[in-house]
Amino acid sequence: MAAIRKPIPVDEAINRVWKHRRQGETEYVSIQNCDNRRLAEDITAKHPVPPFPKSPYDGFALRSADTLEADSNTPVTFEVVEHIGAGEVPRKRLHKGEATRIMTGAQIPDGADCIAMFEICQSYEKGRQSYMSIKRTLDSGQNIIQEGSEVTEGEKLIEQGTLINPGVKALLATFGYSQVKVAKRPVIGVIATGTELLDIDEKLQPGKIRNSNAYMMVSQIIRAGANYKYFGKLEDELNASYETIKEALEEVDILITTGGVSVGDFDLMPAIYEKLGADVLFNKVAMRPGSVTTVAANEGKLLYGLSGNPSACYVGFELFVRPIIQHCLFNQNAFLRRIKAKLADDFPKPNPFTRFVRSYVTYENGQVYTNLAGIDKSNVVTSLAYSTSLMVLPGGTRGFKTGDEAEVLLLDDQQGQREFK
Ligand SMILES: Nc1nc2c(c(=O)[nH]1)N[C@H]1C(S)=C(S)[C@@H](COP(=O)(O)OP(=O)(O)OC[C@H]3O[C@@H](n4cnc5c(N)ncnc54)[C@H](O)[C@@H]3O)O[C@H]1N2
Ligand code: MOO
Ligand SMILES: [Mg+2]
Repeated sequence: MAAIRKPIPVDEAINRVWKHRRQGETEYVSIQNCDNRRLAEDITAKHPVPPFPKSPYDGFALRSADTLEADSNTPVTFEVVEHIGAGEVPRKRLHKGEATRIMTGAQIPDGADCIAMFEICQSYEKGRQSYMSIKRTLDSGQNIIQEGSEVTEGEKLIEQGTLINPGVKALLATFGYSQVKVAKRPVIGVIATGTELLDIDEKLQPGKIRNSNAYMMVSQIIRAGANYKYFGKLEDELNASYETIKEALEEVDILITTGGVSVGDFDLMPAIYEKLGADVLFNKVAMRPGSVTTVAANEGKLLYGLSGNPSACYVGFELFVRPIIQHCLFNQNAFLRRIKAKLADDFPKPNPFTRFVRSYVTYENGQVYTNLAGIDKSNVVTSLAYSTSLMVLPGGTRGFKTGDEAEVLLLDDQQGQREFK
């Protein structure tokens, strides 16, 4: 008889895996290729922004003191002494009664302390000289974007581990990062096990199914920000499987297998861990699906034995592999973001274990709802297509009803959070 496994709580299982986390290596990539990578260093302002005082409008730079006498009946006239566009540097310091015609983004001339937009000015020529007049007063500093008003030199702007999005890229470009120091993507090995597995381009045969988990996991790996290496599918044969897994471990940072972790006669993973001398962190978790999820540490590397059942494999990955990848990528919010939502459906079946229900969220009148993505069984693959979140239903003796509040883990979210809870 197979030894009875003792289930441990999910957070205890996560803690045990978390102890084996490692931060990854870094590399430089060109700014053109840094999208969706994570920063491997804090980004600080290399210079003030803006680096010089500038005009936010097309108009005239002048001295506010010279407008003191202006009102709707008494225009004040200025001699226009220079004309500058963005990118040009003013050469003339303004003296009493002088103005510079200036365009948006151009540097403010010395002596000027305000900008009057074209719309409130009258311009005219007399002989070869340009003049402008204004019928209102301006304050000192009005319409001037001061040097460093946005950011001062040395200010910390973006944290290490932040995902590079278009806005982050704009900042990197602002400070001249043509090469960006990013987290190197760890390589996650994938092996599918099971004599019943067909390749996806094979015709169905009696008793066999196509290997969907490997493709699903590769996609989860990519979503989590890592690279993958696929070692193919293995028949349930101990020695050959052992050899492949042992060799694969040499080539990756983390290895994931799917299938063969339960107590069946052809579930070979427990024997393989033993043969490897791996330290099994746990082999039973008080959760559904994925109760058979097994994680072992082998020579400093994590070796995940995820369930063969598609939904269990999927959930096992998101709970136990994804945060480890995120930490490796320097993300300080490595865990799935957890929000509160109301159930949009009944979930009458009670379960002694915490259930991670495949679901998606909707928003209605300011309320977040969590909806069932389909049949919620471990062996089901179809509901995964609509799963963008996991509804967390605590174990107990009762089911749940529409309108009940539940916590939800978001799978498409990039924000994350610091802890699992
Ligand atoms: N006597 C017991 N039987 C089972 C237990 C138990 O506690 N006692 N646990 C059940 C639970 S819970 C789960 S989950 C499964 C886990 O099974 P394994 O992880 O050992 O996986 P396999 O036996 O290899 O396969 C299970 C199921 O999944 C299909 N499969 C496997 N690989 C793939 C793949 N790459 N793509 C798609 N589908 C796959 C496989 O054909 C099986 O149908 O064990 C229960 N049994
Ligand atoms: O490991 Mo299983 O997924 O709880 O049915
Ligand atoms: Mg099995």
